[in-house]
Amino acid sequence: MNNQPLDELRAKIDLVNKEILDAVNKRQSYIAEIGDVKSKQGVHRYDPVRERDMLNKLIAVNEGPLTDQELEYTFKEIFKVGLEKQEQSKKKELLVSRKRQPENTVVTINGVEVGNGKPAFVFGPCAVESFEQTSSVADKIKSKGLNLMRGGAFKPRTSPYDFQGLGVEGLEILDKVRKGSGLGVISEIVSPLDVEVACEHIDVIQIGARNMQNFELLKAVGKTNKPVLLKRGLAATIDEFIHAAEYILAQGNPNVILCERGIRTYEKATRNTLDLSAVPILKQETHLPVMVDVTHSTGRKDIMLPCAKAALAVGADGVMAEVHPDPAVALSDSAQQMDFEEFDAFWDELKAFAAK
Ligand SMILES: O=C(O)C(=O)C[C@]1(C(=O)O)C=C[C@@H](O)C=C1
Repeated sequence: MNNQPLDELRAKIDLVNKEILDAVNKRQSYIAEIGDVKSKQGVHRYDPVRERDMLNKLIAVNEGPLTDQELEYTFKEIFKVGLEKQEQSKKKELLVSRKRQPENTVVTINGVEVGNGKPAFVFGPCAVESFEQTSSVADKIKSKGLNLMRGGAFKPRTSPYDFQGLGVEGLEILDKVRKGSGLGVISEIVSPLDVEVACEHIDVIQIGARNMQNFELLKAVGKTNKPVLLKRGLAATIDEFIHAAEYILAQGNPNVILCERGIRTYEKATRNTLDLSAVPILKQETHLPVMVDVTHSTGRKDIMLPCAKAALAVGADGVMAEVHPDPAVALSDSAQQMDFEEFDAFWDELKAFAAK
């Protein structure tokens, strides 16, 4: 139905819309340039003083009918979009960003490629307690045709009176076990001072959840070309996790595997809350492989298998879990480590699921 008065006004609106669009796009091009300048100068992108100055200038020349409050609301939205686009371009700059490197990073450990689309599996004891204990787990893992093993030599514990790990002696045991078994070994260090000895004795340096933002440790392992398994902090946002990995790549080491190990929430049914949604987000945002630790996340052997399957289903590049010859006498985390019989059942099911 023809409605000439309305049509004529709408035609005018269409012209003004185009003028606004051209003006905002032109403004956005300047915002992008400012973002680059700020990035080079290392200054914060958000500048409330500048925003208030702009609003005051606009209010001074506002002839209505917009009220000053409506003006402020409208332009604050424009500023917000500009800031978000600056942040997006900043993320694009990150070395870990998939926008910067579309293809997957593949970290090769002892012949095992992590991140090539085929899941990798890392099992082993929470702590290296003795050569006999560690080599018995190595034999078990090897019997499954697997090539990687974890084992804690330095154990960050809540209480200083709890078993702290064998330290360098633990690394030396892992070295001896890897030489005897041919497995690749992964172990955590907690100090930059131990980077050199770690590089000598193990195949992958693990940065534990409590050290995800130990920036000096991140920089130290970044200066090596040793593969690093970086665990998400107990209460780390995904953005903080990504930037922690960036610290390592920024020093020159591209061989980083991210590990989702659960986050601290109000939920008490599990040791931590396994944030499976982090896996596809990290795979989208970064080109790094992402593994899931179903032991430290759940803290429950009765749900580790479905969580491991779920991890693979959401695209994880691998699963980590703890295995001990006799968990009842383990020096740490005895309740959550699988014994060999439990491990047999777990692996048989998970292997079959992964093969589908
Ligand atoms: O002028 C700046 O410093 C900018 O980053 C641009 C701009 C903007 O004009 O939209 C964007 C975000 C800031 O909070 C302040 C201003």
